[in-house]
Amino acid sequence: MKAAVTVESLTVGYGKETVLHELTFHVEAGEFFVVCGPNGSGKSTLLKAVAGLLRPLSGTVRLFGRDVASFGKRELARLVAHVPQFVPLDFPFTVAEVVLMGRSPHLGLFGLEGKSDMEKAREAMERTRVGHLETRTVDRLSGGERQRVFLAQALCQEPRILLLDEPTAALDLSHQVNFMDILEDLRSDQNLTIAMVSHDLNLAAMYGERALLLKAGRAVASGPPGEIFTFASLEETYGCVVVVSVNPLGGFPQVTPVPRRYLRAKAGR
Ligand SMILES: Nc1ncnc2c1ncn2[C@@H]1O[C@H](COP(=O)(O)OP(=O)(O)OP(=O)(O)O)[C@@H](O)[C@H]1O
Repeated sequence: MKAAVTVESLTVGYGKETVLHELTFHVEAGEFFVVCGPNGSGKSTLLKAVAGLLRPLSGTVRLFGRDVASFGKRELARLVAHVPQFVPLDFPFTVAEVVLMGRSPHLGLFGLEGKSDMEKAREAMERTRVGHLETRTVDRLSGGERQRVFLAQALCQEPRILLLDEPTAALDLSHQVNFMDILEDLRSDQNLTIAMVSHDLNLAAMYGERALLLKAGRAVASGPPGEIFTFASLEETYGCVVVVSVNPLGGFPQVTPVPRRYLRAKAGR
C-alpha cells in the first residue's frame, strides 16, 4: 500500500527547545492512524509538522511522496485538512459560514462560492449532525457542537488526509462513538487517510488500525493497537500502572488505569 504520510528522522522544536527527536514512521493511504502519548509529549507538534505548519529542524515529512515544504498553500489545503485542538474564534460567524470556509482552497479567482459548494457544506453538516445549528453563531455553541462544526469544515475541504487533534475530547459518549463512526465511514467510503491524536486509548484501540506511542518526542512503539498497547509499553509511555485486558466487543485491547489504592492493597499497605 502507498504511504500517505512519511515522516523520516523528523526533529522539530520551538526556539531552543527540541520537542520531536528523529521521529520516523509512516501512515498508509486510507489508514486510520492514532497518535497517543502523555501531555507535552509532542503530539500536536507532530500534527502541525505533518500539516506543514512547522518547519523541521531536520528530517522530512512527505505527503504521497512529496515534501510537505514544496506545496503551495492552496495546493496543500486541497490535500490535507488539519483540525487543531483549539480553534480561535475571532469573529462570530454562523455555523454554515464556518463550514463553507472549508471550500476556500477550491474556489476560483474571485473566491465566490457556487451552488455545488453550498451543497457540499450542507452534506458535511448533515454528516456531522450540525445541520440544525446552521444559522447559529459558533461562539454560542457547546464545546462538542463546535468540534463537530470544525470536522464539517474539514470535510467540506475534501482533503485526502485528515489530521485531527483530540477531536473527541469534549464529546459525550454517544457523540464520541458517532464521531468515530463518521471517521470510519469516511475512511472506508472515500479512502480518506486519518491521523488523529487521542488520549483515549480504548477508542484508539477500537478504531485505529495502527497507532504511535509517543513519549518526550520519541516513539516508544508503533503498530496495531493489539500489538503495541501492552502493559510494558503503556507503563513505559505513561509512567503509570495499567491493566490491559481483551475488550468484550472483540479482539482489541482494553486499557484500565489502576488507582493507587489498589496498588497499596496489593503491597499490603
Ligand atoms: N508554540 C509553542 N512555543 C513553545 N513551546 C511550545 C509551543 N507549543 C508547544 N510547546 C511545547 O512543546 C511541547 C510539546 O507540546 P505539544 O502541544 O506538542 O504536546 P502534546 O503531546 O500535544 O500535549 P497535550 O497532550 O497536553 O495536548 C510542550 O513542552 C509544550 O510546552
